[in-house]
Amino acid sequence: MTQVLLIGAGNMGFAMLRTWIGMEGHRFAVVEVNESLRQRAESVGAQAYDAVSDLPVDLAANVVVIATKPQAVADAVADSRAVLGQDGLLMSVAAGITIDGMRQYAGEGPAIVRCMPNTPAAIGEGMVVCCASANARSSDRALALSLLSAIGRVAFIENESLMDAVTAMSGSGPAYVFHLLEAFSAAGVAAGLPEDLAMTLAKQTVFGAAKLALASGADPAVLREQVTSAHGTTAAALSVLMNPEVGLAVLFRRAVEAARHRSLELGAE
Ligand SMILES: NC(=O)C1=CN([C@@H]2O[C@H](COP(=O)(O)OP(=O)(O)OC[C@H]3O[C@@H](n4cnc5c(N)ncnc54)[C@H](O)[C@@H]3O)[C@@H](O)[C@H]2O)C=CC1
Ligand SMILES: O=C(O)[C@@H]1CCC=N1
Repeated sequence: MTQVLLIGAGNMGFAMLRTWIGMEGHRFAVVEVNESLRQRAESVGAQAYDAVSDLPVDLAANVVVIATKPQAVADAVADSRAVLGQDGLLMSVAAGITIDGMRQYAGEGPAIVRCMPNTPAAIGEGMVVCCASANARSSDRALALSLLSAIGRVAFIENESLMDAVTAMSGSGPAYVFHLLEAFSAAGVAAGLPEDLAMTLAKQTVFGAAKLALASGADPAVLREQVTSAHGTTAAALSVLMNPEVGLAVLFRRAVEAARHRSLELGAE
């Protein structure tokens, strides 16, 4: 039985927990300072506590997953030492917080896996990118992989400095897509459609197009051309969206760079 302790069961922690909770061979305890969020964690079957010091004295964690805000990670890592053995695995999903940054508080023993998941983890459709500390054994990586593959697609990278760009893409990315849905459906409403129909068209179009892109493996540029008739409606829209000065490519580049920069700042705060 693998004992997992999740510290912080807010938006991201709970998104993972609700998918993990059904995993065979694992037991989940949660430390969460907010009472209503503790109750929410308990409602899906976890044991939830107010602080690490309140955990049962015999609880020994094989894995501690930190999902607090970046500013609270140092304290949470320090607290985790009371329940995580020297050969335990420490995982964190916090934006910006480096493996070296956590090592100061974790001590030399535990392997550390820094991860960047996203909230579609709640339905097993997340994207998680991980980077493991130098002392991580293949068994530590395998343990992290078994937990993370339950919440979505997993990639390990060796160059930790890429985690800021990863955060700016897949970590924050669901928010970009949700905003796309807001803007796309609002445009449909402005064009005369009822709100619920406009939102259904926006969601199903984004879902179907993403699924087609994943399933076909074709370059999205080719799929785009397959929609675009010469002098047709799509070409008219793309002349706006692909404007080289103010189009989507320019906006995405600025947005992703702003997020990457913020991730770097969080690591330095
Ligand atoms: N929300 C998202 O989509 C993603 C968030 N992350 C990372 O996940 C972390 C959490 O983000 P959110 O879930 O959005 O924030 P959140 O505020 O919803 O969750 C953090 C939770 O930690 C709890 N907490 C704070 N200090 C604690 C402590 N000492 N012990 C126990 N619980 C404590 C808070 O009560 C809160 O419920 C952040 O570090 C963020 O960078 C990573 C990927 C995606
Ligand atoms: O906004 C944030 O800082 C966190 C990290 C990635 C998604 N949410």
